[in-house]
Amino acid sequence: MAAPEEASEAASEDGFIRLDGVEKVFDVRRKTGFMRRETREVRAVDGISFSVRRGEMVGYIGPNGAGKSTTIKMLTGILTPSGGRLRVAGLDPARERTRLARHIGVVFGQRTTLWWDLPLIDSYRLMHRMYRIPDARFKENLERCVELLDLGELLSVPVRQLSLGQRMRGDIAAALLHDPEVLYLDEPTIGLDVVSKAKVRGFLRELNATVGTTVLLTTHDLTDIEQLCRRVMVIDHGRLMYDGGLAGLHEVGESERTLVVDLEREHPPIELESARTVRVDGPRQWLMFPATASAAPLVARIADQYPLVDLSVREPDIEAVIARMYTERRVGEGG
Ligand SMILES: Nc1ncnc2c1ncn2[C@@H]1O[C@H](COP(=O)(O)OP(=O)(O)OP(=O)(O)O)[C@@H](O)[C@H]1O
Repeated sequence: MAAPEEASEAASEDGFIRLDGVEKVFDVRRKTGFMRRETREVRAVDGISFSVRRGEMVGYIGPNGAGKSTTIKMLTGILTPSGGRLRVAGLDPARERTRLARHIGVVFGQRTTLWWDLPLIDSYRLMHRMYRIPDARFKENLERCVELLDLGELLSVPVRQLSLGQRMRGDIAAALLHDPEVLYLDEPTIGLDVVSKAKVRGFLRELNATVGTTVLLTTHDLTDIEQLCRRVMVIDHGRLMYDGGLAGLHEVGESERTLVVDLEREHPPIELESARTVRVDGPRQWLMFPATASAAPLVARIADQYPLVDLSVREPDIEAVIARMYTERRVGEGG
């Protein structure tokens, strides 16, 4: 795929996507009685600042209603921010939406940009004309997507006859035919089976590594994040709660690792200061200890004091870590 051009040159590599105190407030009117209405403000995005370097692949996660889609809609120019400053490839998305369209690709997992009744290839041909993609480049990009997303046999099939996984792969290809430098993915693996998820993830990894496309990925499937993103941003109630590596998330979430030990025989629960035994099943016991601590001293003590036969260490479940972050925040806010 081709090199980035024009406006993107104006964007610094560090702040290819840049948000400074961005806000989005919706006025929601609701009926409170006969002939009575009340207007309520919903702060969907409440002063978010971050920047994404060119070529980064970043996870953007949070619970339902956190403000993820609203952020992405502002980044595409569909929604105008109520406050703050926002730039993508050096452009103001809301004001320069048409120019920006050439630099970004968007995939909304729950919707399709493809023409429902047309064969897949016809949607692509329409995009070829809409985006005025040079013929050679269109051909090259299409061939690449067809090969890597395994679309060959699907090109002649009307979109409505495609399975969800096939349609999603079709949508991802559609978002990339015009060589966007930035790809926003909103739930790209939602509802897909294991094989389709693996195909989509493999493709995104390859795209990011070889073409250097900047990717902002919103998902509820944390395996997407674990397999694709070094950096993750967590948003809740329209505010950024965390921005950093996955490992750091474990620290912030005070997560725990699990040590599973097999003893020679059944034994009362192991008692140690540095870990808590949470389950006993015959000769097998499960102990939790802080994810930031080393397992070695713990293992040494157990081996010393108990008839140890075998052991394994399980990494913390990122899902649990994040769930904990959300709940802690809620509890904090309530108090
Ligand atoms: N057009 C709108 N009018 C009024 N309120 C809206 C509008 N769009 C979003 N909201 C509200 O803004 C908040 C953030 O919504 P948003 O869709 O950005 O969340 P999300 O993080 O994408 O959630 P989900 O994971 O469920 O898709 C919610 O409270 C939502 O009800």
